[in-house]
Amino acid sequence: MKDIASGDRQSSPFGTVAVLGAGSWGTALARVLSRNGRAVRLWARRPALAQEIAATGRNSQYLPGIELGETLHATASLAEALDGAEAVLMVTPSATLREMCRAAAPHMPPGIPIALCAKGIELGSGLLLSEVAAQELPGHPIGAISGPTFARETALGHPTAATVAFPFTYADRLAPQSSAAARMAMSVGGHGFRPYVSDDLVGVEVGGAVKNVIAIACGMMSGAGFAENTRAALIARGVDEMKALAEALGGQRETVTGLSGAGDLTLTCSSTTSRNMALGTQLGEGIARADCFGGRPVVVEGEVNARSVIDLARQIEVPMPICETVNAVLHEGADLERSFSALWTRPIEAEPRALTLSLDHPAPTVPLPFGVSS
Ligand SMILES: NC(=O)C1=CN([C@@H]2O[C@H](COP(=O)(O)OP(=O)(O)OC[C@H]3O[C@@H](n4cnc5c(N)ncnc54)[C@H](OP(=O)(O)O)[C@@H]3O)[C@@H](O)[C@H]2O)C=CC1
Ligand SMILES: O=C(CO)COP(=O)(O)O
Repeated sequence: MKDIASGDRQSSPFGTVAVLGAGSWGTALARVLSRNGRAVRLWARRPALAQEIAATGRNSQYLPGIELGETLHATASLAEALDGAEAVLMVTPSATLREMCRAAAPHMPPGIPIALCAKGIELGSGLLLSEVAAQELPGHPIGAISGPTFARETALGHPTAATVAFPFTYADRLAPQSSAAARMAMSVGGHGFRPYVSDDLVGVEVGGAVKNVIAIACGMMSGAGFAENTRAALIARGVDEMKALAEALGGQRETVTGLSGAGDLTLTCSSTTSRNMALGTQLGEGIARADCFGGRPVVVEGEVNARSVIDLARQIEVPMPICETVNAVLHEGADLERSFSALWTRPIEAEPRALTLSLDHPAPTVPLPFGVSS
């Protein structure tokens, strides 16, 4: 592949970009685009929200207090949002992607690039989101934008970096500056938002899907009273689980060490700004699921994706013990303390996985000291 940096540096951003989904991340990305001077069509599924954004230039429900810019047009009509669009960002929760693709299909301008901005694996099919989109919207370059990007910080212009990944075609390799990835990066890049370009879509998608499950594990242990050693161990071993799954699906282990893998995992496991970390923390504190977030419905991708990641991992025989533990606690009625004690006292293994070794744990039945405070 020609080096984008050292080859021809000319690449043109997309003029008009449709953003499908006016929740916190869709609105933040729309703000990134508008700040960079792109014409943005932001689609909200509720007409009342589209009207509010159109009338006030703000989205008070999802990003209160943030001006969205003059080049942004909000609408509840998919036909209007997609009319004349040169590229699309799809930003509704992962479980809604298939229905969103079906709804958008009749209005989608032919062949335009589509960047998926949700994080997950489809429940039931075990498909990556790019595979779901490719089934429903054939003939479009499909990619992803993913990285350590809390929506509000991104919208406010805090320095933020993310990976823009599209598989490279033969033509892209000859002229990478004209690739969908390069043009998408040029469209979102600027004013504090720094994109990196990748052609390892699988590696990027796996990182995004798995990091939310690991963040729930971090939250569970943090909520149960454990501290930084435990969190760092879960992050590092979480990266190992991401690498194993990415490689098994044809992605690159190296991608997982980048923004969309280790970068996003570190962010998400560091703060209860993350909804995944926050859910885990509340469960670790002993709060019943129904009472978490004060009983409000909140998008917690790692909850459904614990199930979909583990269904897939079991099917292709990739051991993912942390994700298994989270799935068992969330979906199989397992006891949190017993499950994490069992996780910590599994047979001793090698690091990295390439070195094969398994030793009986010296104290397999000794539980973790839950209840001992720092
Ligand atoms: N928030 C963040 O910091 C980041 C989020 N992401 C990812 O972005 C994705 C979206 O999350 P986020 O924006 O935060 O979630 P939010 O809860 O903030 O917004 C969800 C959006 O999806 C819409 N929606 C929900 N269900 C459907 C449906 N069935 N059909 C169409 N639209 C629907 C909601 O519409 P309505 O308002 O009408 O309910 C709302 O606009 C997730 O995969 C998340 O992991 C990625 C990076 C950062
Ligand atoms: O993906 C995110 C940041 O990169 C947002 O994380 P949460 O969905 O856990 O809030």
